[in-house]
Amino acid sequence: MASGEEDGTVEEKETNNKKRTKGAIATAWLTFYNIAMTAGWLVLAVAMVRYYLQKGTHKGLYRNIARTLKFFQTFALLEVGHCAIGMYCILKCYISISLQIYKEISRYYFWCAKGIVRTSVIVTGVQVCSRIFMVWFVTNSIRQIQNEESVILFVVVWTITEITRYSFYTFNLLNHLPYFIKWARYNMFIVMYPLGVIGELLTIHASLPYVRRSGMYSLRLPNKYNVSFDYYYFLIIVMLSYIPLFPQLYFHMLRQRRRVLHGEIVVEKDE
Ligand SMILES: CCCCCCCCCCCCC[C@@H](O)CC(=O)SCCNC(=O)CCNC(=O)[C@H](O)C(C)(C)COP(=O)(O)OP(=O)(O)OC[C@H]1O[C@@H](n2cnc3c(N)ncnc32)[C@H](O)[C@@H]1OP(=O)(O)O
Repeated sequence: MASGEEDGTVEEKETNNKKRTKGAIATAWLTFYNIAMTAGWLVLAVAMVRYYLQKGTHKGLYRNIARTLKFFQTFALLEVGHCAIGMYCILKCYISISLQIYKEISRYYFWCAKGIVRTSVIVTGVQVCSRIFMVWFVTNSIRQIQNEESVILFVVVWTITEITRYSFYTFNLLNHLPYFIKWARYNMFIVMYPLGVIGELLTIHASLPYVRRSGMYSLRLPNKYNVSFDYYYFLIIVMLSYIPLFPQLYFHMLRQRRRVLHGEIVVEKDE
């Protein structure tokens, strides 16, 4: 069932509104990007299932999938760019207005109006950066923790979430969104988000003794820069920062859920 069929006119209005505001180049790029990301996370899922069926254990699984995971999770940095392009254009538009450069104004106004995605740079930035940090600076850097169950927990949870999320965006852009994908996108996170956070926090916690012993990524005094940095305490601060930051991401998703599934839709003024 296509989503546009079930909520009647309000949703149709939204779809039409979206069609008008997203440019052809942006739509083509996002479609390519979302298909590539869905495929990437699907490859990861298949690799994990195959590994587990063949070996009968999760030990060694992370090493087996590490390269693909690092590639696709790092590729997600582009999402911050998707949100930031709109902000860049708005800034350039203001500068052009203040300098009264009319040609520039119309060019940047055009791109602002066609903004790539309507998402907050901060929300996306926190989400993507925390994941990249987990992959590169925790799991990939500390071999001793790679066989922890908590690593498998967050990798499995991310994989399920991302297959759902990117296929949601793809079908949505193609205007053929099956209801169960929309439902899954805006319901699964209720359980998946806390599970992912538990996996991530347990993994950072497991890494602490190794970080303390090895002194990795730390800078002790005296040194020529005259600064000290202790990665062990930095990791503790990262763990604590989940307390204020995670609820904001979670409530953001709950708001998106209400908007998309329960019709709390903000129809733009020109409607
Ligand atoms: C350096 C040290 C760092 C230390 C950091 C400290 C840690 C802080 C705590 C962080 C905790 C994170 C934990 C996390 O990693 C755990 C997990 O992820 S577990 C798995 C469960 N996770 C989820 O379910 C993820 C949910 N989150 C997200 O989906 C995104 O990350 C989020 C940015 C929150 C999504 O929000 P968004 O606002 O984008 O929601 P929508 O999907 O509804 O999209 C809004 C509109 O934008 C359009 N859009 C967005 N992206 C695309 C795209 N790629 N292609 C096409 N369209 C896109 C979307 O269609 C919506 O459009 P419209 O409004 O027109 O409908």
